[in-house]
Amino acid sequence: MQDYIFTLECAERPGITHAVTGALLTHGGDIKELKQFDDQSTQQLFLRIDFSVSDEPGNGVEALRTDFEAIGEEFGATWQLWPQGEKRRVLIMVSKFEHCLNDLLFRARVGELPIEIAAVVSNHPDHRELVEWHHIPFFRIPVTKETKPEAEAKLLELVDRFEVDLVVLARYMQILSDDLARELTGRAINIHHSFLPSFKGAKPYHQAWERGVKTVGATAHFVNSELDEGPIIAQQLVEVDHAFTPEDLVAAGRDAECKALSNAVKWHCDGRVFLSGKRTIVLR
Ligand SMILES: Nc1nc2c(c(=O)[nH]1)N[C@@H](CN(C=O)c1ccc(C(=O)N[C@@H](CCC(=O)O)C(=O)O)cc1)CN2
Repeated sequence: MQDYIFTLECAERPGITHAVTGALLTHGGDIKELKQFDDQSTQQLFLRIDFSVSDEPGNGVEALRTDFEAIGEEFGATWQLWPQGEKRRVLIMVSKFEHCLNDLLFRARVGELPIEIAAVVSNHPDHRELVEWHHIPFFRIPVTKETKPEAEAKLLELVDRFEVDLVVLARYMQILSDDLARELTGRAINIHHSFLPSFKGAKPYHQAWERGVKTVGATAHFVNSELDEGPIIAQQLVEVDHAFTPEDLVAAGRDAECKALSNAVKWHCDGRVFLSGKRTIVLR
């Protein structure tokens, strides 16, 4: 037996879940977990099923793919099916602050994240030793206003060369051009070091200190051309108080940033995150 993940989204109408679960039953599928959400604001249905089925040639999953093709046609649905445990290929981008990079490297190494880190790209040389200790290729791509187009072309060449499924901006502090953000739509996640929509842009902890906040936070979101406006995937909060300096806020926020980003990466790579306009649906 082999476990598979099936995801589907389509315009809501009666009978979709019945059609999918009926096909599973017909071909010996055993459902381990089923989560769905019917978004009343958009009339869209989102469905995720974790199931096991015989992977003997010529039965189970091959017959299921045929049925899922027919169901996709009937309901105008977008669907995906892949073996559970199949790792997504990830390229991480980092600048000077390495806590999120370090956290992802560790969680991938111990198998907590269903990812293979194919490469790390940075506009600074600082973290080459850390990355190469993990036997992962490190590429330094310096960026200036003048060289940004060339730098982004080099990045896209690496995305293609390493067959990258997901780009993770782990405190990468350069703004991606509109063209690059568009190219990476739905497959680039950024960690912003504030509880968005508060404190967008540069130095959010300093902005928060000026405002006298009593909590700081972190937000993992898809990247789009609107800085820090991409659909939110995961967030974390930390209590602080009047005695915290801006530097204390930076330190207090580190773990929240790591947790929000690793949650977003795990949920996305497990097929739990669906884009719905400016929002996400996360079937956790
Ligand atoms: N197209 C996008 N690119 C990036 C996003 C995004 O949401 N869309 N998020 C940032 C990360 N970030 C906050 O999380 C951030 C990074 C950099 C700056 C910034 O203003 N940096 C420089 C300007 C650098 C440049 O012009 O490229 C500065 O400090 O002036 C703000 C927020 C990653 N990229």
